[in-house]
Amino acid sequence: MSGPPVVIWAPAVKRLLRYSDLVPCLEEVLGQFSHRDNAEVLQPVRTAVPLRKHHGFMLSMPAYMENRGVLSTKLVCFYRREEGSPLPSTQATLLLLDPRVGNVKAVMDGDVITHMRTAAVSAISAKLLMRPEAQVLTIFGTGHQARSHYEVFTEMFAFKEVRVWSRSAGVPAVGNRSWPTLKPTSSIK
Ligand SMILES: NC(=O)C1=CN([C@@H]2O[C@H](COP(=O)(O)OP(=O)(O)OC[C@H]3O[C@@H](n4cnc5c(N)ncnc54)[C@H](OP(=O)(O)O)[C@@H]3O)[C@@H](O)[C@H]2O)C=CC1
Ligand SMILES: O=C(O)C1=NCCCC1
Repeated sequence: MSGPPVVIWAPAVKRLLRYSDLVPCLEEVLGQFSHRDNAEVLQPVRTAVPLRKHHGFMLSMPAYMENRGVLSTKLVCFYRREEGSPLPSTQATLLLLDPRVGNVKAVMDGDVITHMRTAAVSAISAKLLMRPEAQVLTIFGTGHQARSHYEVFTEMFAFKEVRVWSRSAGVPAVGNRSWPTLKPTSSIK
């Protein structure tokens, strides 16, 4: 019944996870969470462990969806890095468990999921709150979140222009991070 967990790492997550699936799914579970029905979504406040020596934190973020039989937790560490540090500022892993037995069914790379989930939630809030006549998307920074926000916002909305501010003059490439070609008139569903 409980063989070893499958490992689903970043390339597979990138291939499988689409904003067109993620956004409606998040809209649904955010609605369920707001109803405070524990059988739909039970998500306690995350626990933070300070990693003082390393200027970081580890967050533990469990969630249980009883009706759907989904039990998972994300572990994410994030750090204040020195300027120019080659180390990542954030690293995440997700565990998917079988709630009936308690065994770990899958270990998933959480970096891509974190990049996409965070941006998707911003886009959902923009869908509800953004002024309908907004034409310019402005992004501060060129890190992972900047990129994922660019991707989902240009997929979901029709901006006439995208402006990106970075400490580095060399946008669209910063350090070893590559950016898509910015398409100011990217259009959208
Ligand atoms: N709430 C949530 O769910 C999540 C929150 N986060 C948070 O989002 C933030 C970005 O994460 P992520 O994109 O993964 O990190 P990255 O390390 O990939 O990127 C760091 C970003 O911060 C900007 N930056 C760094 N130093 C400065 C500075 N001194 N002044 C202005 N901008 C600066 C960089 O801009 P530049 O292009 O100029 O270098 C870059 O855009 C972090 O604070 C992280 O903790 C991340 C994931 C999930
Ligand atoms: O995944 C999250 O949620 C994070 N929150 C704060 C900073 C790092 C990731």
